[in-house]
Amino acid sequence: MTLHMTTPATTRQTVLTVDNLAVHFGGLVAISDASFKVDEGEVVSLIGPNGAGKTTAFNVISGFLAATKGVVAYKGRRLNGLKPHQIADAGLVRTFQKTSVFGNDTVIDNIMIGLHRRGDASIWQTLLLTPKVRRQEQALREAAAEILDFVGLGHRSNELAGALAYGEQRLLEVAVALAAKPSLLLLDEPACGMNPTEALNFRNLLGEIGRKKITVLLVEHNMRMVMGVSDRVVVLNHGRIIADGPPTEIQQNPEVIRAYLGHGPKHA
Ligand SMILES: Nc1ncnc2c1ncn2[C@@H]1O[C@H](COP(=O)(O)OP(=O)(O)OP(=O)(O)O)[C@@H](O)[C@H]1O
Repeated sequence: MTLHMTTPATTRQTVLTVDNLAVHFGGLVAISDASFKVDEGEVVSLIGPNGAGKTTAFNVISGFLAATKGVVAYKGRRLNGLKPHQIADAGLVRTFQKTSVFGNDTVIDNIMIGLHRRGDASIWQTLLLTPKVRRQEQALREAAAEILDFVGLGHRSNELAGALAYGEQRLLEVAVALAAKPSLLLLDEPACGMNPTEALNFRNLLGEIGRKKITVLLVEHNMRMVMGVSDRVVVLNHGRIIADGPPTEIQQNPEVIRAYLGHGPKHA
C-alpha cells in the first residue's frame, strides 16, 4: 500500500528581497550589509533597539531614502531609484511613526481622499458632478465605510479625525493605507501610544489583515505584539542583522537578548 503524505504549504513565494543593503549618513553607518526577505502572506517584524536602523530600512524600501549600496526588489522588480508614489503604485504602502491623519476632515473623508486616487473621472466630470462622478462617489463612500468597519472605526465615520483618541488615529492611518490596496503593508510602530486594550485589538486586526493575504512588514517595540503576530522576526542591531527566525527562536537567541539588555529595560 502506498501512503500519500500531504506536504505542508511551506513553499511560499518571496516577494520582497533586501540584498546587501547599506545606508550611510555622512560618516555614520546606519545600515551595513543587511539582507533579508519577506514571503507572500507573511507577517515579518523588523525589531532592534533604538537607533538600530529599522526606520532607515523602511525609508529605503518605500523610496523615501536612497540606499548607499545594495538592492531592494519587489516581485522581481528593482525598487532602487523609484519615487515613493511609484513604489506605492507597485503595491507597497507604508504608515509613518508619527500620526498623519487630516484632523479637520471627517474619519470617512480621510479614507475617501486616499480612495480618490483610484477613481478614473476627469477633472471636468468631477467639476460638473456628472452621473458617472456621482456613481463613483457613492461606490467610493461604500468602499470607505467597509474599510472603516474592518478596522473597527465604522461607528466614528462622521466625526472629525482630530477628535479621535490617539490609538484610534493610528487605526485610521492603517485604514488609509488599506484604502490604497496594498499587497505589502509596511507599518512603522503602529501600536506606539496605544493602551493595552487598543494594542490587543490591533494585534487581532493584524491577524485579519494577514487573512486577507496582505503581506505585512512591521516595525514595532511592543514585544508582546511582535511575538504574537509574526511568522518571522528579523533583528537589527547597530545596522547589522543579528538574527532572523520564528519568534520562539528569536526570544531565546543569546545575541538578541544581549542586544536588548545592553540597551536597558526600556526595550526589553
Ligand atoms: N536623516 C538622518 N541623518 C543622519 N543620521 C540619521 C538619519 N536618520 C537616521 N539617522 C541615524 O541612523 C541610525 C539609525 O536610525 P533609525 O531611525 O533607522 O533607527 P531605528 O531603529 O528606527 O530607531 P527607533 O527605534 O528609535 O525608531 C541612528 O544612529 C540615527 O541617528
